[in-house]
Amino acid sequence: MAYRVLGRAGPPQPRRARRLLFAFTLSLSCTYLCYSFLCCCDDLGRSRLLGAPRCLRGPSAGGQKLLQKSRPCDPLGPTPSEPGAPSAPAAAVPAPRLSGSNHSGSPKPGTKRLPQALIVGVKKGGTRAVLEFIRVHPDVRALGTEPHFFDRNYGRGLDWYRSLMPRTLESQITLEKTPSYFVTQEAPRRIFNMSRDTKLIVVVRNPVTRAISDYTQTLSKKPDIPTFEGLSFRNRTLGLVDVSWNAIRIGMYVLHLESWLQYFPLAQIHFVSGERLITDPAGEMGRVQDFLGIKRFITDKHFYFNKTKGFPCLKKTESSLLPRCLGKSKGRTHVQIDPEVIDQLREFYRPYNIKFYETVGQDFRWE
Ligand SMILES: Nc1ncnc2c1ncn2[C@@H]1O[C@H](COP(=O)(O)OS(=O)(=O)O)[C@@H](OP(=O)(O)O)[C@H]1O
Repeated sequence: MAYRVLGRAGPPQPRRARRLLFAFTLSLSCTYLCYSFLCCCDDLGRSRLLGAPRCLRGPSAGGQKLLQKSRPCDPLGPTPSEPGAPSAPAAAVPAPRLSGSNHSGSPKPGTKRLPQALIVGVKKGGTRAVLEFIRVHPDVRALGTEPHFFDRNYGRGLDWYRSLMPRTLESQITLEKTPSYFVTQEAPRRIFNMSRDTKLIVVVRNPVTRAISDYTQTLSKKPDIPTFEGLSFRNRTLGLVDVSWNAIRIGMYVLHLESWLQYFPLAQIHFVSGERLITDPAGEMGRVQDFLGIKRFITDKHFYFNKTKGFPCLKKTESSLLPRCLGKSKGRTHVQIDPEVIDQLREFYRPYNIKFYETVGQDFRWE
């Protein structure tokens, strides 16, 4: 009976049955071999991806757009574009990103939290440099873009704000930077209401240079604006400075600081010198790390001086083993300003600066 199932016609044929069985076993083995091979390739691909120094972070990392454009993944490893730029260690494998895309499709580790620390200012002080440097630290995760929550987007609510944040583990600090907070009247109260423990970082720079930097940026977008001199003074002969012009007003640091001190003790505000950030980035970042209460991970070893750019750059970033400088809009050549105008503005800022040094207990030597 059983033979009838195998062969419709004729007598039982054991040889044919054996052949069929052999073919069936062979095809099963082939299928298994192919499957194993494909899985193996996939695993190799994945481990190469984790170790690939040339893979860039996805477009969601908004801050990266401010960094120089980099090439896509290159299996050959990094080749520094700048003479004197450091080579990335060939054997090093960066840790998988905790908040980045997950290739396996499993849930992303970490939680979106409200920031425990903020870089609140000042515009053109060097805030991007501090953000990009500090995010190299494994205990810090930063939002790359400026969310402008405490000034423009406050109406969207804290849940919206939280949703923008990168995922962090409990041991990690969530950080964002929006330089306009420093001069926003409501920002200190709003931040205090979010958390009175928020740590605040302010990057300050000589207010005259800051104003010229600010003007240079505006000019690059709107070439038809009046001259720097024209905007700076209400009456230049009388030495009347126009304090209603934002580029001037932002540099009156002590006035803005007073609003913050109504809500936060001085010990909760850390001031970074924009000047020292360029001459000694590791020293300034050492103090930032102390202030944040995290180990001094970022040191001299993380920086090199890029002669072409004229600024310190990172040997490697949070997401890449390639050396990286900040983008073209950072460290621009400033417009030429009449030295007399500069002197007048220096005089104008002097009393504000001195009061600022006294208040914060630090001399930034802008005079
Ligand atoms: N390492 C490094 N590379 C490039 N630029 C550096 C660096 N460190 C500090 N700076 C200074 O940062 C200035 C820009 O400040 P911000 O990032 O705060 O600008 S912004 O408010 O976010 O537009 C920018 O101002 P400008 O020189 O006027 O362009 C730089 O002087």
